Amino acid sequence: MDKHRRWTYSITKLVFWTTLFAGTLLFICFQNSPPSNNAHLKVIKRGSSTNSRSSPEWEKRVKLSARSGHFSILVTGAAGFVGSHVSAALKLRGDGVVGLDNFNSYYDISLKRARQKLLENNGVFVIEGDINDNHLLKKLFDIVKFTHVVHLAAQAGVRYAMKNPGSYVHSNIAGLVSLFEACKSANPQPAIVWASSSSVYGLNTKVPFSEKDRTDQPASLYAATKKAGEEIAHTYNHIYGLSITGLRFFTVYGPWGRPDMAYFFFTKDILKGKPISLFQGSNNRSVARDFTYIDDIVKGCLGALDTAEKSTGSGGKKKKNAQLRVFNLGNTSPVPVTKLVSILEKLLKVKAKRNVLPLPRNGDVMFTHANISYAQKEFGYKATTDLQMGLQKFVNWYLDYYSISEKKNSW
Ligand SMILES: O=C(O)[C@H]1O[C@H](OP(=O)(O)OP(=O)(O)OC[C@H]2O[C@@H](n3ccc(=O)[nH]c3=O)[C@H](O)[C@@H]2O)[C@H](O)[C@@H](O)[C@@H]1O
Repeated sequence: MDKHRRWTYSITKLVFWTTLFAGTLLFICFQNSPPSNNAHLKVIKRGSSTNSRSSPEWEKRVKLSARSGHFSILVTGAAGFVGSHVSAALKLRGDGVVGLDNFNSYYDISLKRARQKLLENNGVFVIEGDINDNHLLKKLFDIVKFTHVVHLAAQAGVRYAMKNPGSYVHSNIAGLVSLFEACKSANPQPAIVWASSSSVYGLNTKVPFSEKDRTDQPASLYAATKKAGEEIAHTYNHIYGLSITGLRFFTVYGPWGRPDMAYFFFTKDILKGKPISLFQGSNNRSVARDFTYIDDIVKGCLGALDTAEKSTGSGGKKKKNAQLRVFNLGNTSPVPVTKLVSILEKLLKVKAKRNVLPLPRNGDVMFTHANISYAQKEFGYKATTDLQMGLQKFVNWYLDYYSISEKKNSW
């Protein structure tokens, strides 16, 4: 080989190996990074030194937030409606709490940020991250020996499932499996309490709904993913000895609530003088919900957590049978949606522009009604806030939050 050809050969070799090396690096990076987009939902990322997961300050914040004399709890969906209330209640009673939330754009992110700020003012660190990010979950379980996980991160909403089915699979199925995988490998394995839904009762007509009733006729993809979650929970309990408690929440409402829910956007639209759509069934039958106030749901979550037994596995192997439970958490007194609107009209002192429409075939069910005797027996659960009182508290919060620029830092 002459000098020139030898030189060209060396350059070609160098380019080849550099490209291969860079390609491999890129591939590894892509494999390890969490999805940047949650099936069409934007996940906004913010960079800050305390949020950089490799920094010692970040680890310190995680450990500090988890520190407690009692339980150390990971709360997923901590910047969400139920998640923020549960995190605050746990911290207030002295548990160590670390929050996790992906801050996706399903509804107003600024409301999630405001909840995060309140939590952080109360000593709860809310990490920005996705439950599908298994590296992050592993890291968290390496840093903290969590005794419990309260898993509330989910894609919620019944009707949105027809618009964005992928986001339900991403969060409620893939995300749940990713979380269970991390829990089963953790040492010690935490006990898990997670949010299922009243929607699993689907088209059932026998009321009130009992945990013993069939749940094999879901009316929405949302309901189907929650039902799937209950079956997946069975598997992880059976194979790995994870202690798992599923909570079927019944239409939770209250201060710091979800803007996609009817009571919330009815309030907004009534105040703006905009018409609201009121669904009704055939023969003018009104649609009814067992609306449950947030504080009652928080009590139920804490009751379930305090009665959860330890998981039994270690090193990914089950030692003996572990606890597997499902509870209804409802108010046990269904109210027609028309009545909810009348209460709101009185509280807001504005007449609603009612637009009555047939119940669309998009996943909604006619009514829900919880039998809560099992939760009552196991941890003394009893809802104590009726819809009138609960909506009063919601409206007070709503007017305060949206009309006063200097927001109050209280729950
Ligand atoms: O209990 C549950 O499992 C579910 O409760 C709610 O679902 P839903 O009861 O459908 O709550 P909303 O979307 O707030 O609807 C409440 C009622 O208002 C009715 N509605 C809703 C929207 C509307 O424009 N008009 C109307 O009459 C619905 O048909 C329903 O009866 C939550 O959105 C779900 O995430 C949760 O899992």
